[in-house]
Amino acid sequence: MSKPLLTVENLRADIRMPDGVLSAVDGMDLTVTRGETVCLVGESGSGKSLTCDSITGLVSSRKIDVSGSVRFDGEALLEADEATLRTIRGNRIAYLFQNSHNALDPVYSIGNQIVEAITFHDDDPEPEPREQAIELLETVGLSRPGERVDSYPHELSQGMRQRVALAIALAADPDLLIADEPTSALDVTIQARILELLEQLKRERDLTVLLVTHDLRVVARLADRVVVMYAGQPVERGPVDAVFETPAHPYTQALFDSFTGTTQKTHEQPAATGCRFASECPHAVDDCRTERPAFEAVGTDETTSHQAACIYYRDGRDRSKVLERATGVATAADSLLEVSDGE
Ligand SMILES: Nc1ncnc2c1ncn2[C@@H]1O[C@H](COP(=O)(O)OP(=O)(O)OP(=O)(O)O)[C@@H](O)[C@H]1O
Ligand code: NI
Repeated sequence: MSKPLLTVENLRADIRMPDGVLSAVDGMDLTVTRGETVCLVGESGSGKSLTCDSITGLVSSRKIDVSGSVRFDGEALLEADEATLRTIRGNRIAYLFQNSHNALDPVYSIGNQIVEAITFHDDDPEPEPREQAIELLETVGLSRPGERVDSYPHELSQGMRQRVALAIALAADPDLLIADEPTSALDVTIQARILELLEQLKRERDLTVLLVTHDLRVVARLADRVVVMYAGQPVERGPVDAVFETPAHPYTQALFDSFTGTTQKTHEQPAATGCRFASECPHAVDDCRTERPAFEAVGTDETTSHQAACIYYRDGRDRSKVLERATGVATAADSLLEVSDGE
């Protein structure tokens, strides 16, 4: 296995609230190896965006304390100064947000904005930056790129603007693309096209991606590996096939269920100690409320990297009930994912 490009260990984002501290990210661990796509999934508010923003120093609020360890290609990012971080964000880690299409500057042509991103990254670009801009517009699937390069954002549709935002992200030829819900603000047909584009870029450019989404269809299509988050904590991780075949953690099972429409989500206050999912978990026992579960291997084969942070996967525990449910939700999700494949 090659060395990870990004290693996040015990990342925390503590938000100082009027009534105490909210651990919005609480011990995140994550690795991304070159060429792979890692998907961060979890419901709204689980800390996905805050995890990404903490990695690249984008958390600007003074109320939020970020700690832990983030290493990007050997560099310790949490200790880096703002100038270093800005250079890394401009050159090596690119961002695509849900609202990137609205973040384009209305007073500059899209070509100018791509050229600016190219020259920020490379002060002697070859070929000539305007030419590169046109190529990038072609890469992201904009028709008539030679004409469109002189368009202004307001002359383009929302979907086209999101493609332009992706072109700007790619202009620096980044080592890592962080895509935070890149399609959720777009209508369904445009979503599908942008996803297709990301799939294609992954194949053709060997792009390394950290992708945030709450849509399991997106995960199934794009992920190599998955990390499931609940209330700021990672609860399950593993290769996408393993996680979709055996959604092992009771929270992952609930997530699959809500995706297939089987259950209504209730919202309890997550427990302060122990497993945060305990109050909603159908399998919770006393131990779950007192100690925070460590990651355990899901399969019997210790070499697989599919793990769940749930005491049922400890040696000697009977995991059969939890696994039984895994089979059920996996089958339900499977049929849904297959149906959507045909769109
Ligand atoms: N600047 C902030 N001030 C106060 N609370 C914040 C701030 N940013 C995030 N939070 C809180 O931190 C938690 C995690 O937020 P985050 O945006 O990371 O969730 P998310 O998983 O990305 O959700 P979504 O799917 O809705 O984007 C939430 O409870 C949110 O309310
Ligand atoms: Ni988010």
